[in-house]
Amino acid sequence: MEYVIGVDLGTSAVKVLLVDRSGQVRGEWTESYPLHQPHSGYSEQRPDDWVEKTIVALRRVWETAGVSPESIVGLSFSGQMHGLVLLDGDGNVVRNAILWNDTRTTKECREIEEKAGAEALLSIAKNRALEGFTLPKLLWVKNHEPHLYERARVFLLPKDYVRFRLTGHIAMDVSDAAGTLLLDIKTKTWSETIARAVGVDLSLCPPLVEATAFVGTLRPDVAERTGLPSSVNVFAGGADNACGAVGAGILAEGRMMSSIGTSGVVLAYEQSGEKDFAGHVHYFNHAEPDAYYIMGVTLAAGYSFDWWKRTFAEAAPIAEIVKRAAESPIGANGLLFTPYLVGERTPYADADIRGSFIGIDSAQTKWDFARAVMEGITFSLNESVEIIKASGKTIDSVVSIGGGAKSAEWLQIQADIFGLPVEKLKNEQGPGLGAAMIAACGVGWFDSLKQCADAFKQVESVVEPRPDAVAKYKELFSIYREIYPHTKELAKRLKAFRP
Ligand SMILES: Nc1ncnc2c1ncn2[C@@H]1O[C@H](COP(=O)(O)OP(=O)(O)O)[C@@H](O)[C@H]1O
Ligand SMILES: O=C(CO)[C@@H](O)[C@H](O)COP(=O)(O)O
Repeated sequence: MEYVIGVDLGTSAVKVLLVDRSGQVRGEWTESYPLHQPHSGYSEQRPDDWVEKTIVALRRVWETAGVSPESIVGLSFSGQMHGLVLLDGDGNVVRNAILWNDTRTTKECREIEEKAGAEALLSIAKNRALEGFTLPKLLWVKNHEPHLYERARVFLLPKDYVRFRLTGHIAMDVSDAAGTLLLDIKTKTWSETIARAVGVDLSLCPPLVEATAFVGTLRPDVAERTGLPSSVNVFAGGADNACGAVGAGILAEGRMMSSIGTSGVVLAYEQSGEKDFAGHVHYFNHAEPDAYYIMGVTLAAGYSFDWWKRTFAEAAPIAEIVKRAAESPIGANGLLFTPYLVGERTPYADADIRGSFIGIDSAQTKWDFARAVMEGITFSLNESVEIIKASGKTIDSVVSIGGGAKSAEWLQIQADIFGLPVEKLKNEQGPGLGAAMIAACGVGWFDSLKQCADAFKQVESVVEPRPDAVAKYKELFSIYREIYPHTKELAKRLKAFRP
């Protein structure tokens, strides 16, 4: 029996999956690492933590599954997007990585728009300048830490850095490069026009490869530490949302996915790179060559849920919180929550907005608050569902992935708020499975990602929307939508009081 490995470098943890030829997950191992948030709006991680934890997980996954490491033939990656890793000429990290959910770069976004022009950004990079993207982070380092910027010789994204440390090869895949704001997404080349306009030297950009490309084999020291043969074929891998989409079979028009991980994402397949969504949604290259996707992002989805648990119900297991929250009625006895704990991206690109509970009543319990948090996160995702529907796509159902898909109650809330059937996958493993599928195609088990998805994807159940719940949520959603305009200015004035 042969196996491939999918490494998903998430924000909370690295998850490593061991997958056989039939798509069954035969082993999994997770290692978590900390997030550093020294100020409000800042979010960093140590790239070395990712590497060390990935190496541990790569060993533990085959040891605990009881398989021979010699039977592992391929490996690929999925990674949290946009994070800036700067390396000096010797390949050493120059500073901590600045992550996708770090929003310190509002000024740099305006600088990019001014210098490159909002229209040029939309026609070349197909996206607006948003705080989370990589180019604003690069400019932030240039503006605030010029001595570190001077030392930098190349920038990488999180999983590209881990791949570099595992194989010794520097490369960035196109699906992740699309999230830098420096890629011409139609020609799949670095944009000289944008780089020149904002004053970034193109020599900082690494060589580009497709997500499916073979990049090399394991370095001997890594092979020794992981116990894997150094002959394991390593394939580039892709952005976590692109890989999540591959794992969920979002490889044809009309397919949509919702993901509740640390972030929340609603994503739809797009065949063409020629459309203009006017920056209302992110528009990126897919992990499948010559395909695209559009998506909306809620910055704090599972992150809001974790914050609530940590702050108000630390000792309670997640399953208990979800069960008690489900006992609260639709609308949580008159309580609404907006999940803007670290600012927001879609539909409000606003780094200063913060969350709120509206309608607090003395009769409510903490479980009403838990329900309001789950509903508020889902309302936020629904803003993206609405934008994608309004773009003219016909969507019949949604595949749900990520931690949020693990609970039946949250799947029902999604079906009722989206007003669409929600598919739960058997063996739901999120983007790690997509990464393993890239490796499975790379080693020749399948001719295409689509063929692999047809073989691997198994729908466990479909949760149908309930008409009475859909009607109630429609009414609640219209109230939810009014919270942002009413709290926008208040949140700005409170900024001075934040840590
Ligand atoms: N059983 C569960 N029910 C609902 N939500 C869950 C459950 N388990 C985990 N989560 C949520 O999922 C999130 C983690 O999802 P995951 O896809 O693993 O994240 P990431 O890839 O960002 O590290 C957590 O923030 C948590 O809030
Ligand atoms: O910024 C984005 C997408 O644009 C995020 O979706 C990151 O890619 C992190 O994802 P998770 O850790 O939540 O999976």
